[in-house]
Order: sequence, then structure tokens, then C-alpha cells
Amino acid sequence: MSKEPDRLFAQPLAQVPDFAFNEDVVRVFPDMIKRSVPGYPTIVENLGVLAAQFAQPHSVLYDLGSSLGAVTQALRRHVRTDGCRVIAVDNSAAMVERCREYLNGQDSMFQELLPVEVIEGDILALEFQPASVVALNFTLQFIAPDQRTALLSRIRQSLLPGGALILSEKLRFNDLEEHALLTDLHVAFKRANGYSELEIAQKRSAIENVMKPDSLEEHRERLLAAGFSKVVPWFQCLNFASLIALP
Ligand SMILES: Nc1ncnc2c1ncn2[C@@H]1O[C@H](C[S@+](CC[C@H]([NH3+])C(=O)[O-])CC(=O)[O-])[C@@H](O)[C@H]1O
Ligand SMILES: O=C(O)C(=O)Cc1ccccc1
Repeated sequence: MSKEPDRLFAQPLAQVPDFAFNEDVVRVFPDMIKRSVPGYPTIVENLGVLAAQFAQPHSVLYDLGSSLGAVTQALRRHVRTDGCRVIAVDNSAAMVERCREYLNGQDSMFQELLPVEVIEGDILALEFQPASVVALNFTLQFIAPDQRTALLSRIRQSLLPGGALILSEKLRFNDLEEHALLTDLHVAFKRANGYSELEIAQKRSAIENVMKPDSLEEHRERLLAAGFSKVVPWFQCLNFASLIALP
């Protein structure tokens, strides 16, 4: 994994462009996500542990919006069910290229790893195969809000009995005080991880048009509307959470 530190927003920009998962972001992504998302390493590792409980023999496990394949690698560390394979999908060519390099490196060093196929494509246009585990780890928030229910319905339709969707997201809060408190604490988390006020402010304006978080209540209602029967939050750190949704 690249160890390059994230300085993308360190210098004053005349105009802050909309955030995009391009080459520049790919180079610093492991550092950026760890220093920006409270609980990220815990979520990724335990997503593998959870997935191992839902994986069904001879089925597909999806990593949707896979970036550099952190979730796929956690699945490889934890899932021991016979005949499972991972399909990782991302629509950023730069992410997919680097993800394939990492995974090919693993393949050449270790035997008996889950087979992985990395697809460069839009998850909104994907034909889902029957799957036991679907991970959307901080990806749904980048999907246009009016497309989210349809995507979750298609995921629900593809899920096998005994399977699960694991959905991690940044949260908004309907209670304004709660929202302000957790947003301030997230800023404190970023500051404690070495980001300056300028970096924090410029990153905020870069993501505001492209990343639209929902509240926990909105997630729950949308998942139930998409046909899921049960929604169980299993992790929250500040304004970042992860949910299990059962078919
Ligand atoms: N329509 C789409 N189709 C496919 N991919 C998409 C789409 N929209 C966005 N993406 C991809 O979703 C990923 C979101 S990052 C996921 C982190 C990862 N899961 C991790 O656990 O490390 C989250 C973050 O950076 O906060 C990016 O790689 C996008 O290219
Ligand atoms: O940085 C932030 O404020 C976030 O909300 C998380 C994030 C992490 C990586 C890319 C985009 C957003």
C-alpha cells in the first residue's frame, strides 16, 4: 500500500474543485481515509469477521465501490467458506488499476486466497449475481440520492437467504445540536490526525457537492422500502456508522 501522506488540500486553492477519485487521490488514499474516517480500520477488519458469518458456500461476495480493495482484503483474511469468490467494483479507472496491482501482488505471494475479480464499472449499471454478502463501505453516500433506493432494491433481490448487506456511511443527524456536536468532534478528530484548518475547510467544500450523507432514520426507512426485513447498526464512531441489513 502507498504510504504517501495526504497533503492534497494543504495549499490555498483559488477555487476548490469538486472531489473526484482521480490519480492524485489514489496516491494518498490509504492515508486520507484513515485520517478522515473515525473507526475506519475497525470497520474494515470487522466487516471481514461479519462477512464470514453470512458467507454461503459457493456464492459471490460483492465489494461495491472497492477503491484500493481494503474490504476485499479483509474478506480474504476472514472468509473460509467453501467456494466463495469476491467481485470488487469501482468506476474510478485510477482506483481499479492500483487495486488490481495490490491484489495481483497478494495472489503471487499466497495460495488459497479467495478468487477476486475487479471490475471497472458503475454499480448502478451492474447485473448482480446471486450473492451472500454485499459490502457498501462508504460508497452509497457518493451515489445520487434519487438512485439509492433502486440500487438497494436490486441488491436486496440478489441476496441469498442467510446473506447480508453491510452498509457503512457518514451520518447526518436530524437533531441540529447532535449534528453540530458530532460534526465538531469529527473536525477535532481530523485536527488530531494532523490536518490544518485550511485542509479541513477546503476538503469540506470539495466534498459538499459530491457526497450527500443521510440520517440513520433515512437509511433504515430506505432499506426497509427496498425490501430488507431487519436493519441492525453494529458500529458508530462519531458521525460514521455501519449497519447490517438482512434480506
Ligand atoms: N457509481 C459508482 N460505481 C462504482 N464505484 C463508485 C461509484 N460512485 C463512487 N464509486 C467509488 O466508491 C468509492 C468510495 S470510497 C470507498 C472506500 C472503500 N470501500 C474502502 O473501504 O476502502 C469512500 C470514501 O472515499 O469516502 C470510490 O473509490 C469511488 O470511485
Ligand atoms: O473527509 C471527510 O470529511 C469525510 O467525510 C470522509 C471522506 C474520506 C475520503 C474521501 C472523501 C470523504
